[in-house]
Amino acid sequence: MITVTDLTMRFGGLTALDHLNLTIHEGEILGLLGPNGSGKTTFFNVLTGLYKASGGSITLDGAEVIGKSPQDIYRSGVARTFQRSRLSLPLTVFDNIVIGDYQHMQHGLVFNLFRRKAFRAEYDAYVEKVTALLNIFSPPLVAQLFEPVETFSMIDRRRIEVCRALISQPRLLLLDEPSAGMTHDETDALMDDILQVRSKLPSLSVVLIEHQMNVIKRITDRCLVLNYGKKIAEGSYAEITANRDVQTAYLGEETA
Ligand SMILES: Nc1ncnc2c1ncn2[C@@H]1O[C@H](COP(=O)(O)OP(=O)(O)OP(=O)(O)O)[C@@H](O)[C@H]1O
Repeated sequence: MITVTDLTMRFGGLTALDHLNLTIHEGEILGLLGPNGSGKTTFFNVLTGLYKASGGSITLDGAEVIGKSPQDIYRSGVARTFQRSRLSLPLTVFDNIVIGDYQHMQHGLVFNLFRRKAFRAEYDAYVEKVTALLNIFSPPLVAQLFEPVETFSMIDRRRIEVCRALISQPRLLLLDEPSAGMTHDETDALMDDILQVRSKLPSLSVVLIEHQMNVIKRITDRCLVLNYGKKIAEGSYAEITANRDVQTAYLGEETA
């Protein structure tokens, strides 16, 4: 589905992505690993149009992505979460999730002020849509649909962020370290939810940046390891953990 060729991203003298080549297949959960600063989030930022690559290409079903606006890339089916929570805390669970479907929503002033019947019908349809999504992802949140997000625990906030990404029915979901700031049990529960979504939406592709190796082992189909912006290994969890270059990147070279 996605083909990345010779992708390079430079920030002044620093090369964050260095002639990166990779593919993302439909329906797979791909783990993206690498030490701090190896270029993982930069890859998400280039793929979603936040940064314009210095060189190379990313195609989605054969069409070039580089040069498109973040809005256009989102419209073509790429949604993401961020490392740090980006919810609007005073708004409700419903509002925060619906914002993620901005592309399909009627948001003109005239529509909202004067076409009250149509507005009501759209609103009701969204309540139904958000409820259906939460029923897959996290049924207990349905009862709290109209409560402000600031009252929720970290794990529920993460769930809401993932639902905000899923509401637009993306083909590719990018998750940037979803376990950050959560306990071991919370992380396990969130991964159960992601596996549940995958079982209901088998064609959805997921790329997961994650430092916790037990998470990677449990939920990914395939892994890819970056170091200094270059791909140093690719394969199953067993293959990448046995790879000498990966071990060196994480643990450093032993000195005599
Ligand atoms: N906007 C920017 N301006 C300058 N340098 C940047 C920018 N964004 C990232 N970098 C640099 O690019 C390199 C890769 O950073 P990136 O955040 O992609 O790493 P990462 O693998 O996601 O790390 P972590 O696991 O710590 O999140 C780092 O050296 C970082 O300092």
